[in-house]
Amino acid sequence: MESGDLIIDDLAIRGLGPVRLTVPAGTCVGISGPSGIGKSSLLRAVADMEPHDGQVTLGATARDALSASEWRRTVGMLPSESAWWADGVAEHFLSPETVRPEVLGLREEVLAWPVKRLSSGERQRLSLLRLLDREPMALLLDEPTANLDEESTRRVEELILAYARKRRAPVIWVGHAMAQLNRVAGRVVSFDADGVLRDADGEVCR
Ligand SMILES: Nc1ncnc2c1ncn2[C@@H]1O[C@H](COP(=O)(O)OP(=O)(O)OP(=O)(O)O)[C@@H](O)[C@H]1O
Repeated sequence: MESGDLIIDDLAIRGLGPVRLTVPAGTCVGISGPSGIGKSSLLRAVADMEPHDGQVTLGATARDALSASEWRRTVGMLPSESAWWADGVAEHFLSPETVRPEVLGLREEVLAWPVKRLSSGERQRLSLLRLLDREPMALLLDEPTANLDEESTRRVEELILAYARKRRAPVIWVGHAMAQLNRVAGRVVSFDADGVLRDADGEVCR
């Protein structure tokens, strides 16, 4: 399967939407909006982790063409709070020997640490490395730098954008900092107070 444009077509989740949005392959679209409006819910619906109406396709592949678990691996969601299911960090990686934590300013030996030792910023960066280790064809990112200082934030931004370019992966980046969204995304859209997704010029996304 090849990557391609991510197309969200009339997605409706618990009263939110219908949302329409196209993210071209290899580009990043930023999504902002009021707290609680449904940004995380939208990402979860695109990842098919939440009940919804509407259709999502990635390149030539419609969501319905894959099993739920295959689709979730393919679209690669980074939740705002990461889940850890084993005691050691390395056990969460498919190929720990290829991971380079220092790219995100982490100590080289961090993979040998127990999860319970990690700070929130270390967890956030390691959950991104873990996601990229699985080589998803699209990225759905929920506030990926919320717990990070300025330098780590820049490193995360560079890594994500390099991944998107190299893999031609479409990226949705949910965040609250408009300066950051304008830096990383070629297009920034926002939910208004009524839950309608609009472009910067106020036009409804279609
Ligand atoms: N499983 C669920 N069942 C019912 N309501 C839910 C569920 N999950 C989230 N909600 C509600 O949906 C609304 C949107 O939540 P969501 O987390 O998507 O907002 P958000 O825009 O990402 O907010 P924030 O910017 O604060 O992270 C909230 O009112 C939330 O309480």
